[in-house]
Amino acid sequence: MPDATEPRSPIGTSPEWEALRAHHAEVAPRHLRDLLVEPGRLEAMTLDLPGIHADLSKHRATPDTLRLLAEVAERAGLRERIDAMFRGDAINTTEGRSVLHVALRAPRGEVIRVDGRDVVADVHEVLDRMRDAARRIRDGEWRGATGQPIRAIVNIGIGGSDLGPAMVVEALRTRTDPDRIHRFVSNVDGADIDWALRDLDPATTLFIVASKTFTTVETLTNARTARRWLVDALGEDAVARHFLALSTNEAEVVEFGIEPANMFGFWDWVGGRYSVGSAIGLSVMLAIGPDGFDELLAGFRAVDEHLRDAPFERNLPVLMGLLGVWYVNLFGASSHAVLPYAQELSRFPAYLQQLEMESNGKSVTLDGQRVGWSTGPVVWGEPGTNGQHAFFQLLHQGTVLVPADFIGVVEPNHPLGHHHDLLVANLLAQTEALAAGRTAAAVRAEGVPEALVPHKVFEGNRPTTTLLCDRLDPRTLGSLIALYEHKVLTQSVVWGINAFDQWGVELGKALATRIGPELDPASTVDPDAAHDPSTAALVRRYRSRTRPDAH
Ligand SMILES: O=P(O)(O)OC[C@H]1O[C@H](O)[C@H](O)[C@@H](O)[C@@H]1O
Repeated sequence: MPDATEPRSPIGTSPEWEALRAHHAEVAPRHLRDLLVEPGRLEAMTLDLPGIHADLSKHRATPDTLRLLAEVAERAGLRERIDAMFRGDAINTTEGRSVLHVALRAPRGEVIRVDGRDVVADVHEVLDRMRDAARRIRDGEWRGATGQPIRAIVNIGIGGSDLGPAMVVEALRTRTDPDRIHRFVSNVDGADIDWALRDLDPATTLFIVASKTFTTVETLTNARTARRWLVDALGEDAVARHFLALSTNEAEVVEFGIEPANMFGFWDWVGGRYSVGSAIGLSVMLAIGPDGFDELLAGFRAVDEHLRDAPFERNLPVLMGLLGVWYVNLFGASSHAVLPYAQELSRFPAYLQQLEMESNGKSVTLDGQRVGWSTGPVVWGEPGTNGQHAFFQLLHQGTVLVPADFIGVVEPNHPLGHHHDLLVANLLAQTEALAAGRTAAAVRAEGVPEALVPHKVFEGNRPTTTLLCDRLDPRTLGSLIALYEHKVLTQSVVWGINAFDQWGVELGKALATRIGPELDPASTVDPDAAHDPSTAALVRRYRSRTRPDAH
């Protein structure tokens, strides 16, 4: 059996890649205007998952491309890697960890073992405790220190302990109780927590301190500030009724002053950016209820099963990943836009920025060699139609190729049907315009003065994926997230990199810890001895401030 962790990117070295490269030379000069009308294309390049219709036909690719890309994925060992992930093998080799976010949504009774222990049973034990707490808090059975029910829930976390729950609560806000406030505090910038707490009443506020490690400086700083705010108003004893912790690190949770009974655990085989289905999703469960959370997990699970069972040529997350490789490595694309035509998904691009860029922003292979090819692109986006009045100019007429995902819904979560028709008309119009463009002949035929013709030409041939969801409900959202999670896995395997570590965030953290004390006006450290001239001058400038320090 091949070693599933063995690094073997097929890029540049395999017959499958050579075949793909030769095929690219044929396809790249062709225009989407012509490709789109080829018979059989729509059937071959669209897929249906429960609740999500995916149209890949507006790609600068043909059904043959998908077949050749699937062969590259086979050669890369994607099949073995998927199996290894589901088995609980330590595919995060640089940290020696299993990668088992799929176990977070495995049905009760399924068995996945890590070091001999059935982790699915552990998952369901925590889910049951979360359900019980969520029910008590939502029903008003859980009382604060003064006997009042909880009215505001403030999640304090950052990165994966913030972006996932914040994005999901926003996406499903129409299912939340309008009488309950949900807030997310992440930034160490005091402006974040200061503003978040300004209009809240400590007696009815519950803090959820979310941190996998429980050592993240930003989160602990915010949590301590929140604790002081609460204790100043209600006294030390109030902490037990107003603070919950979500973490893998019980010792640090206890050290902070939260008792184990108020802690919901998860495990080191859940990556931060893959953790919204774990205890980290507690604020989601509080917002949409335990049944809604079950639906979310069911949506994840549907795509997990699709990843495992569908042939690569008909496997949506695999194809999304492979089409990304196609543009990055053969067309030279260095960015990828995600454009949700659903206001509720306004935080989805930010969520995907961590998921994709922290996972695949790597430049060494699994065995530590410098890669000889490009890896993860810059991921960005804003909800439509706002983006159309801002950066779409560049998408249509700029000099860079930006493949884009357009995400729309058929049934909106509001009664304003005429708004929705207009929104969807825009989504369809944009993808059509990006593909077809507008020729000089068409511009001239409209009587445009010759000098303006070049300015009004749209080259077109700009590729897009359309994901048209039946509606934005917990199940569909779970499926959407899982699609991108597995897209990331697919790309990492082809690129031969580890999608599950994040060493690149460490250096800045370490330097901040060093610089912190130097900013004290009484510091005796000579910045010039400690830093480059630019940083030293900035340290001196900040150190000479006159603001009195209040801690
Ligand atoms: O959940 P925590 O341990 O507090 O970590 C929060 C975040 O910070 C780290 O720096 C990592 O880059 C992220 O992957 C992580 O999600």
